[in-house]
Amino acid sequence: MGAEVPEHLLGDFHEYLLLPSNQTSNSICGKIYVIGGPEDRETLSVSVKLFDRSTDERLIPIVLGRNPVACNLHSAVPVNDDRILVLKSDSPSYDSLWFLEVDTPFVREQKKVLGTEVVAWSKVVIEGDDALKPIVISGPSGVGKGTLISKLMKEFPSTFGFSVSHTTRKPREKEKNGVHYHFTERSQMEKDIREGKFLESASVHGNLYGTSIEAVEAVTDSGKRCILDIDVQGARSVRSSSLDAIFIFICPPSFEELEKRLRARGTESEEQVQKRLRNARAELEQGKFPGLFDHLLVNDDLETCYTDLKKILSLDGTSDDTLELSAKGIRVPESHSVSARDQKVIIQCGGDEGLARTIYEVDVSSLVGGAPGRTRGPKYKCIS
Ligand SMILES: Nc1ncnc2c1ncn2[C@@H]1O[C@H](COP(=O)(O)OP(=O)(O)OP(=O)(O)O)[C@@H](O)[C@H]1O
Ligand SMILES: Nc1nc2c(ncn2[C@@H]2O[C@H](COP(=O)(O)O)[C@@H](O)[C@H]2O)c(=O)[nH]1
Repeated sequence: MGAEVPEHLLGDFHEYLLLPSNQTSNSICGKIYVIGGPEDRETLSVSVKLFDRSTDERLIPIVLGRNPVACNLHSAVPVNDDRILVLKSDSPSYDSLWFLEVDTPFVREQKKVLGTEVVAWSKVVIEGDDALKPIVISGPSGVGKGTLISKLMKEFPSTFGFSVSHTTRKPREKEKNGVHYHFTERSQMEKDIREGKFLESASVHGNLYGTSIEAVEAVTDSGKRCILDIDVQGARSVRSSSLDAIFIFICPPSFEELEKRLRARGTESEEQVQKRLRNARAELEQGKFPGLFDHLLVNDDLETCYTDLKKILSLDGTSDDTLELSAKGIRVPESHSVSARDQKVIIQCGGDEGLARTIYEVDVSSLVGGAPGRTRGPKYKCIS
């Protein structure tokens, strides 16, 4: 834990030896990754430096993903030759395990694009089943996605959280900035997209819409299950991203009924209604694309469709306060040690001076997702 960086490897990094407790050095394929340092106090996030043994170069890599909040003490262990598992001591269990990806496909791709050394953070989510998977709801404009989501959020307020998208569309009368959307200027949104802040973005009915990584993280950090209301292009992008979600497509009972609903809502100009209806035809075709959506629901009678939605989400017969969706995890005390072998990480917690000792075995053989989002898939068991 807090292993000191060998002095001969540090050179200019020597000063960090003064604070070994929040710093570790980790060697993967001839490169040493120095995680943490005194500057963490200023930036409030965990820093990364790199020493390349083959060239004797010391580098500050570009760090992608959302950085973990700085902590006083961490330990780290290389895993699978492409990432480092970082254990933050005395952090909440949902925030204690992170991966610093150093040679995953995402990082390799980013190295090519950016032409420099890149590493990327990804928070580890340990969970037993699909209970915390985000839900992507898609379908043509006016089909009732928003209505169904509102019903779900009203009945299960502490279970679900809405991913607030960004859009360049102007707000409707009752829409609030930061609640329904983050209303933004096109130039700003284009810049944010270029800077990799979005999980997905698309031009929809003439405006830009997008899901920021931050929007999804904010919901997940609050311990809730994230719901995304996005168009089919967005669903396709999320499907090929690192976010492991459940995809649901909502169909209208007929095209005529869709038109009726869109007009009755009275929020769009005639020109917009026409544009949305034109796009709806294409979206209804794309909704049937094999492998894109996990479930298809027809929103004819609202209550029937809502009941079907709850069945898909295994919510029928439950209430908000009987649902236990909080992420599982390991609370790592200051006194601990960690080692890794054959895709198994052993974490020994406590055991000092007569204190109780708990040993966890974390299986990292099947990881899902990863930077710039979260890594799911690790499973743990208590072995002592
Ligand atoms: N099953 C239903 N039967 C009749 N009207 C419905 C039904 N479901 C929703 N509506 C109504 O249809 C209109 C469109 O619904 P809603 O705004 O939820 O659609 P949406 O899919 O979220 O649209 P957009 O993608 O444009 O945001 C609303 O006025 C809503 O009250
Ligand atoms: N790809 C994305 N599509 C989004 C996002 N947020 C909303 N949407 C979709 O846009 C249309 C129109 O929405 P409206 O609020 O203007 O009626 C609708 O199909 C939404 O699902 C997003 O972040 N990404």
